[in-house]
Amino acid sequence: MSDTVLKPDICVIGAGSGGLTVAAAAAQFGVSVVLIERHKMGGDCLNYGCVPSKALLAAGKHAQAMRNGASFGIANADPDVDFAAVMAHVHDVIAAIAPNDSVERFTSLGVQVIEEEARFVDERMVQAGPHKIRARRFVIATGSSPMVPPIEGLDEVEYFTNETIFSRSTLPEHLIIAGGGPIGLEMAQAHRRLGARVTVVEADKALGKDDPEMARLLIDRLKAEGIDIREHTKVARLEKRDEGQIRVHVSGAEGDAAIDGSTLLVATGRRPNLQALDLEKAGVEHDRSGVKVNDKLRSTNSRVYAIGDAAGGLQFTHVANYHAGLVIRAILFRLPAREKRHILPWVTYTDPELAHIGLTEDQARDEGKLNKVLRWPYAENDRAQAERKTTGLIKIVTGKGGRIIGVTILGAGAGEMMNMWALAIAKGLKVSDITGYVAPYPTMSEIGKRAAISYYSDKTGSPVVRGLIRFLRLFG
Ligand SMILES: Cc1cc2nc3c(=O)[nH]c(=O)nc-3n(C[C@H](O)[C@H](O)[C@H](O)COP(=O)(O)OP(=O)(O)OC[C@H]3O[C@@H](n4cnc5c(N)ncnc54)[C@H](O)[C@@H]3O)c2cc1C
Ligand SMILES: NC(=O)c1ccc[n+]([C@@H]2O[C@H](COP(=O)([O-])OP(=O)(O)OC[C@H]3O[C@@H](n4cnc5c(N)ncnc54)[C@H](O)[C@@H]3O)[C@@H](O)[C@H]2O)c1
Repeated sequence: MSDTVLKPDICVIGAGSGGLTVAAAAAQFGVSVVLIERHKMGGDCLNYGCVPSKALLAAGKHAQAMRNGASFGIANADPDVDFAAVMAHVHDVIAAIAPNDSVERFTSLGVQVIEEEARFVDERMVQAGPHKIRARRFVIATGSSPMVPPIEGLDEVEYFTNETIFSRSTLPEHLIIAGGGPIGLEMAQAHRRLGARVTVVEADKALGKDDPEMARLLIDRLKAEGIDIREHTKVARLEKRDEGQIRVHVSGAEGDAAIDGSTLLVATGRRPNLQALDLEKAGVEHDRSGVKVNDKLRSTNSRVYAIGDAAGGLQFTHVANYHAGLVIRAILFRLPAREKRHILPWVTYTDPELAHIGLTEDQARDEGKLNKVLRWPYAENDRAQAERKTTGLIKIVTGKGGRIIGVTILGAGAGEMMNMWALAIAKGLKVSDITGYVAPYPTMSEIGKRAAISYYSDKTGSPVVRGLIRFLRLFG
């Protein structure tokens, strides 16, 4: 096939969460878009990330509920897990969502989809297979891949990453996970609840990006479920054993040890997918974390934007989608659109869930912004009692005048609950805004309102307030 030169308004590289959102929005406004994808439409989130991991966690949660029926008067049962059927469920969920992200759907929206690998030829041109694309603006949305550290012996053993773990059809007998971040811990709990023995080896602190107090409570819960979590312990060497067994030599806080397992999952972080892009030819600077962008997500080449995991910031689907919205505003409407990092929440979907937004207590103290920290436990919530989901608490960090500057929730439905707090922080609300709305009873979200009310607890004993009430009583 001979080279063709396409001249769309926007060329999007990568059809994952971020790229698809840019392409769909631009096409809906009637702007010409070329979307280039080298592998699977839907990217990491649909195929190897959010969707399969949440589907696997859901299966594990179901199994766990069967084990713990007695507190509701329903006999505990040992679930009979058919792991191949569990994985069929996972792939069925992916297949149910896939049409939304498909070539057919995007073509019908008016997007020209090219299924090739893209690379820059110069500052204004991208090559994808036989196509040359000269666009007014380019959006790099190429995502990230597992960062596999150079561990001695790694090339001699079979290991899995998030890109391969969901292709298994047999339950690992003993899953050893390198890395105690969100991927490591979500996969640890899902596999543990489905019947595997699980060990997590974490070089530093598990869930090191979260509020330490809340992360600790979650880690203790996961340990109580039988997951062996070894923090401050590094995977030093890997050794192949007989009959598909692996020996993982670790060194750390408790000295050197060898752990024998059947399956190894490497979940030690991510690296941006930039290698194939020939960014030097486009004058797009980058480093190990991603494309260097300003707060408008523009790279060192003003025609080129970068979004999502490739842009080197927080790596979440909703962040990629948020970035997509910002670049659409900038490219189509030339509106000032700056990334506001403080409004970006994240959730680890273990059970209980751990959700966070804004500043942690320590960060607020270090930045001299800390006023009061408000807490309310799930155990004090009627719905949580009824559901027997009493583990956890909300922690609200307030600044000057009671402004909400950070929220962490550990507990059932923390991710859903976080929606309201993400709105509160995006809109700069104060605790008085939270005390002023009516929450339906009985809902777990009431814990947030109760925590907000506690902001005023010292006021109820105040002589001034009590004097005012006595004075007002004089008027009948
Ligand atoms: C196991 C796991 C669980 C996760 N769970 C969650 C979760 O619950 N919630 C959440 O918010 N986030 C979660 N994430 C993170 C989320 O998946 C990512 O942040 C999100 O997918 C990033 O979107 P993106 O558009 O930047 O990149 P991607 O979705 O990775 O898409 C990038 C696309 O670009 C393509 N590409 C790369 N290079 C080229 C090239 N040169 N030419 C053409 N195409 C190219 C790739 O093939 C890919 O399809 C999870 C991640 C993992 C790994
Ligand atoms: N629920 C969610 O939203 C969700 C779920 C999964 C992943 N994600 C996204 O994907 C990103 C990547 O997740 P992740 O868990 O791979 O990365 P991560 O960077 O959050 O955690 C990796 C962990 O591995 C540890 N580590 C590194 N090298 C090690 C070694 N040699 N031995 C032992 N431990 C080692 C690190 O100290 C770190 O704690 C997350 O930051 C998040 O943005 C989101």
